[in-house]
This record gives sequence, structure tokens and C-alpha cells, in this order.
Amino acid sequence: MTSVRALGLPQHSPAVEDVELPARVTIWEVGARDGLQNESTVIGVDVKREFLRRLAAAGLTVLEATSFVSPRWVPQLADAAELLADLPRPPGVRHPVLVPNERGLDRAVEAGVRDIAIFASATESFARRNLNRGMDEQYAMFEPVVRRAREAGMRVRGYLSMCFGDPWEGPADPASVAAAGRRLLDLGCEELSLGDTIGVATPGQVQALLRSLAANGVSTGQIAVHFHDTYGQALSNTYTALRAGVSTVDSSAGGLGGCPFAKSATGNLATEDLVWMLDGLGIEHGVDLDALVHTSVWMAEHLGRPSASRVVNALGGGA
Ligand SMILES: CC(=O)SCCNC(=O)CCNC(=O)[C@H](O)C(C)(C)COP(=O)(O)OP(=O)(O)OC[C@H]1O[C@@H](n2cnc3c(N)ncnc32)[C@H](O)[C@@H]1OP(=O)(O)O
Ligand SMILES: CC(=O)CC(=O)O
Repeated sequence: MTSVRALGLPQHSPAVEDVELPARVTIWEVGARDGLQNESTVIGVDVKREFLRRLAAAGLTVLEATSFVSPRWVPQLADAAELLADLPRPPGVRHPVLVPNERGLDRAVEAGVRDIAIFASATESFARRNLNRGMDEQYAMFEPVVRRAREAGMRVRGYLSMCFGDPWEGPADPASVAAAGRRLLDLGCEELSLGDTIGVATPGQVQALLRSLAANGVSTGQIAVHFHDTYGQALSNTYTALRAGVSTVDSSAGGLGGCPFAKSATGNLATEDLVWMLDGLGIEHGVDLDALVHTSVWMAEHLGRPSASRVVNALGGGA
């Protein structure tokens, strides 16, 4: 396996343009949740735990671990409580989980969770498919979850899916998406993650949505971006968001990912590809790329197929 250091490439080179980029980016690693929720192979709980342990050892500090959703809807994550029961919790590492409703919150609290994410849809069609509810009803479901979690001193992120387009309704209107995002923050979410669930966005759309959010009083400090790489745009979209001042980026080790309720969704932006770009821009992130590549190669062996990440394939030779 090729090591980054063995390649002799500069780990930090100056940004090529005179733009204000963040000095540090927080990588919100979604491999264990978004990455595994769509897998047809059943991944054992011990493998999931070891995956999370290795990701933490590679320097990732925010590891979305699983979802407390209906096990009938997402059987791949039915072992959420078992996974968390014996999960090593290194100091400084967060393990947020997805929670859709009060039943999910009760289960999460019982499992010792302190950090949750609710997940709303920006379109009616996806809200119905993903949550079995319309858009207005989804807020009614989330309201008590966010209120109770905040009262208990928990951290709450709000995901918004289909921010740039969905397979049933087509391209999204930035003004309506921004209004939906504003609503999640007003519910009490401390961070808003903008999901390009099916990976159709291009940089101009990212700029337009960030502008609409700014017009709704949402600052880039409250925003995270979550790109899937269906059309190969995830890195350019991320770069566009960084240039606008966003400094939290979601990604998935090895480019795993997808959504069972949006068949056209493919893998997330690969964390290795993100790290490679951040290194090139001289932006701090705290991740050991070689350790991460080893982890993704290891996971690809468990899944029985090569990683989708360009960097994993370049440095690790796939699997
Ligand atoms: C873009 C993305 O990647 S988003 C993430 C991927 N998508 C998801 O995870 C979607 C998850 N969606 C769901 O789990 C469901 O749509 C829900 C739970 C939100 C709503 O589904 P509904 O069927 O309307 O829920 P409802 O409240 O009627 O309950 C149905 C059953 O599920 C159970 N259930 C509901 N919520 C939960 C939960 N959080 N945990 C465990 N079981 C639950 C109920 O107890 C009930 O069980 P029963 O049939 O044995 O009595
Ligand atoms: C909840 C998510 O996983 C975000 C998305 O892809 O829409």
C-alpha cells in the first residue's frame, strides 16, 4: 500500500486563489450511519464497532454512529443500542445518532446518547417516503424531540434532505429550502446540515442556497454541507461552500453511503478525497490520511467490493 509520505507530496501547499478559506474544517464522519444504512450485506455489530474505533484512531472526532429509527424501515441499523453499549468512547470524540421521533429519543437516551440529529426533508415527496409524513407533519414530529433533547442538555443537529433537487419533484427552489432550514434552526437545532441526498447539486446551486440562507438570517457558522457524489460534483460543491465560509463538512470513509428511500442516491463524498483536498489547501482537519485509507480498505474487504474513493484507490489500491 502506498503511503502519502512515501509519495513525497507536500502535505500543505498554499491555496491557489486569494480567498478567505477556513483555517480548520470539522469533518462530520457519517460512514457508520449513512454509509451502512443502505448496505445489502448485513454488517455485524462487532465490525461496526471496530470501524468506529479505527475511524477515531485515525483522528476523526465526530463519528455519526447509527440511527434510532424503526428497525422495520432500516434493518441495517437495528442493532443501534447493542452497538453503543460497548463502544469505546475516546475523550474528545462525539458519537451523534439520528433520531426521528420521541420513541427514537427514548431509545437513544436509554443508550446513553448525548448528541442527536433529526432529519427533515425539503420536499413533500421525500418526506412521505422517508418519514411517512408530509412536510408540516414532520415538524410536528421533530418539535418534542428537539425540545426534550435541548432541555436535557443534549446537542441537536438538523439535517435537511433534498436541498438541491429530488427524483420526484426535480430541482429545488433555494428560497423554499432556505425557509425549511430556518424552521429547523428555529425549532432549536444548533446546526443545519444541507443534504444533497441524490448528489445532483453543482457549485452555482450551492452558492444560491447559501445566499438564500444568509437572507434568512442563517450564518455560515450554523451550516454544514453533506454532499453525495453521484455526478462527481461533491468536492467542487464542498470547495464552493468553504469559500463561502462553511467549516463543517460531512463525508464518509471510503465514499460509502446512500439512502434506502431514494434509489438514485449513491455514496457520500469520500472522507479521504476531502482530506486530500484540505491538505492541498493547507486547511487543518486532524486526520491521519494513511490510517484512514487503511480503515477504508479494511471495510471494503468486509463489504466485498472496492472503495469508491479516488484517494483510497490511488493510495490503497482498492480492495
Ligand atoms: C437521507 C437519509 O439518509 S435519511 C436517513 C435514512 N432514512 C431513515 O432512517 C428513515 C427512517 N424512517 C422511519 O424509521 C419511519 O419512517 C418513522 C419511524 C420515522 C415513521 O414511521 P411510521 O411507520 O409512521 O411510524 P409509527 O409511529 O406509525 O410506528 C410504526 C412502528 O415502528 C415503531 N417505531 C416507530 N419509531 C420507532 C423508532 N424510532 N425506533 C424503533 N421503533 C420505532 C413503532 O413502535 C411501530 O412498531 P409496531 O408496528 O411494532 O407497533
Ligand atoms: C440525513 C442525511 O443523510 C442527509 C442527506 O443525504 O440528505
